[in-house]
Amino acid sequence: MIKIQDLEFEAFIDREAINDRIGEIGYELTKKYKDENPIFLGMLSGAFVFMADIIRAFDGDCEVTFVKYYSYDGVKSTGKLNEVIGVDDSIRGRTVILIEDIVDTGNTLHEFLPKVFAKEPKTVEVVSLLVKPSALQHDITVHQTGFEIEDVFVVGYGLDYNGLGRNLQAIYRKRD
Ligand SMILES: O=P(O)(O)OC[C@H]1O[C@H](OP(=O)(O)OP(=O)(O)O)[C@H](O)[C@@H]1O
Ligand SMILES: Nc1nc2[nH]cnc2c(=O)[nH]1
Repeated sequence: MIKIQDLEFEAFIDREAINDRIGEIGYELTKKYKDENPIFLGMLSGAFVFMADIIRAFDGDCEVTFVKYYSYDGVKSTGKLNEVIGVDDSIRGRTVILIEDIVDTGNTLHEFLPKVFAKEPKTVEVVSLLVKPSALQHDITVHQTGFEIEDVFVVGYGLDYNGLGRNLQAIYRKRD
């Protein structure tokens, strides 16, 4: 059990399980896109840890770029997506592998994906380490999912609670 500010969290997905799943997803992405020099598009801040591991599980030429959007305050979505760094022109005509740490309500991708398609990439593959199917409020296609989880707030491995917990090695779930 760990405590971050006022909340308690318990162990949920350990580092070995995360590593194994990243190996599998990396293998799938390599099979599909090895010869395409894809551009990995990471969603800051949460996805930076997953991004660092997934690109090293990809066996081929690739490039990297980032955007930064946020909408959460504490454990809740504000419903308003704030843009800090938007998508640049580097993805035009390219095979894009969009890397998310989590798809929860789906609001972030629902608002962000049209901005990606507006840049006219060749193709977009959405990869998320975590997906909460029961929390989804939009029809979002996630092509590669690390783990489907129930609707519980999680931290660690890039994911934060009020900015804290991103440096935890594993993923923890909030205790009731
Ligand atoms: O599907 P949704 O309900 O939109 O939630 C998913 C988004 O929430 C988190 O971002 P957050 O707003 O917490 O910003 P952060 O990545 O900087 O922590 C996460 O990184 C996703 O981008
Ligand atoms: N840290 C964290 N951020 C999120 N953003 C959307 N869902 C979550 C969650 O469960 N944990």
